[in-house]
Amino acid sequence: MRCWRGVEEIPRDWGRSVVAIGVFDGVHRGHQEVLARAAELARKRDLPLVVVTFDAAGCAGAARPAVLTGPRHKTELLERFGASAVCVPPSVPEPDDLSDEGDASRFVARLGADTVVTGPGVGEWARGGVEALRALGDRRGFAVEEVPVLTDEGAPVTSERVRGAVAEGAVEEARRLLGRPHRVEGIVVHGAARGRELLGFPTANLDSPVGSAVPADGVYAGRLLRLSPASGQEAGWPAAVSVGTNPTFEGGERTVEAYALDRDDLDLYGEEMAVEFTHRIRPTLRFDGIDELIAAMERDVERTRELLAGE
Ligand SMILES: Cc1cc2nc3c(=O)[nH]c(=O)nc-3n(C[C@H](O)[C@H](O)[C@H](O)COP(=O)(O)O)c2cc1C
Ligand SMILES: Nc1ncnc2c1ncn2[C@@H]1O[C@H](COP(=O)(O)OP(=O)(O)O)[C@@H](O)[C@H]1O
Repeated sequence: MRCWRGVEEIPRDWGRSVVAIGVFDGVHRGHQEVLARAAELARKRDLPLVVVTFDAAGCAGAARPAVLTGPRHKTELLERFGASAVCVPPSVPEPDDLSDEGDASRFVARLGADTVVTGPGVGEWARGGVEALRALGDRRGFAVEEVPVLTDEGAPVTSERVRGAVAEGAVEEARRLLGRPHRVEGIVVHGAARGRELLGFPTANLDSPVGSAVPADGVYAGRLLRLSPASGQEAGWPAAVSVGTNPTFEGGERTVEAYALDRDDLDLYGEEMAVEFTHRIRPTLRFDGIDELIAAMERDVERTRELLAGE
C-alpha cells in the first residue's frame, strides 16, 4: 500500500479517487462503517480509496488525548478496511476551515476527489460541519457522503468513548467498540529482573510511546504479540498482563508487562511487540510478601487460561 507523508508526496498525475479524511484514532467500529461505505463507492466507481489521516500524537496542546492507535497500526487497519493509499501529514492541522485555501481543499484537489466520505458531522478535523464540506464540494466538483453515526448500547461510538473505557480498565467494552482487542505497542526493555528469578514468572516489559492509551492499573488476560515476526518465529502467545507500579515492591515506575503462559525460554529484549487486552481480571494489589504475590499470580494465570479458552 502507498503511504505519503504529506500532500507534496502525492504524485501530480494521481488521477481520481474516493477520499475519506479524519483522525480515525482507534479505527473503531464507527470509523469502520465510514471506511466500508467509502470502499464500496470506490469499488463501484473503479477508483482507489485514499484515506487522509492525521497522526493523533502530533496534536499540540496540553489537552492532548491518549492515542489509541499509533501511526503504523492505524495504517495497517486502514488498509485492512479497504484503503489503497494513506496520506499521513506529519502534524495535525488546526481544525480545517474548509475554505478554498484550507488543508482539505489542497488534499481533495491533489487526489482528484470524486466523492469525500465522512463520519457524522465531519468529526474533529473540520469546522462548519457537513454543510461546509458540501459547499467546498460544490466549488471543487466532488460529492459528499455522510455516514450516519453508529451507536452501541444507545450511545455513539467515538474515539473519546473508547479512551474512557480503556482508562477505566473496561477492556471488554473497548474491545466491543473497536471490534478487536485494544493493544499497547512498545519495545521490550529490562525491568527490575525480579520476574524470572524471584517470582518464577518472567515478564516482557513494554516501553510504549509517551501518550499511548494504557488501561487502568490492574491484571488482565490477553496476548503478547511480535509485531514483525521473522520467518520461523512464533507470532504470539496467550499472556497474563500487569499494568501498574508493582506496589508490593518499593518505588516502582508504572509498567505494562506480560507473562507468556507456560514459557520461560523466550528472549524478547529489544523486540517490537504489542500487548492485547481481552479481559480484566482484578485490580493491582499490594501484597504483604512475595509468597502471596506468587499465589495471586498463579491464580491469574489459571484465570487467563480459562478466559482465553472460551474465546
Ligand atoms: C499476572 C500478573 C499479576 C501481577 N499482579 C501484581 C500485583 O497485584 N501487585 C504487584 O505489586 N505486582 C503485581 N505484578 C507485577 C510483579 O510485581 C512484577 O511482574 C514483578 O515485580 C517483576 O518485575 P520485573 O519485570 O521488573 O522484573 C503482577 C504481574 C503479573 C504478570
Ligand atoms: N514467558 C515469558 N514471558 C515474557 N517474557 C519472557 C518469558 N520467558 C522469558 N522471557 C524473557 O525474560 C524477560 C523478563 O525477565 P524478568 O526476569 O521478568 O526480567 P526483567 O523484568 O528485568 O526484564 C523478558 O523480557 C523476555 O525477554
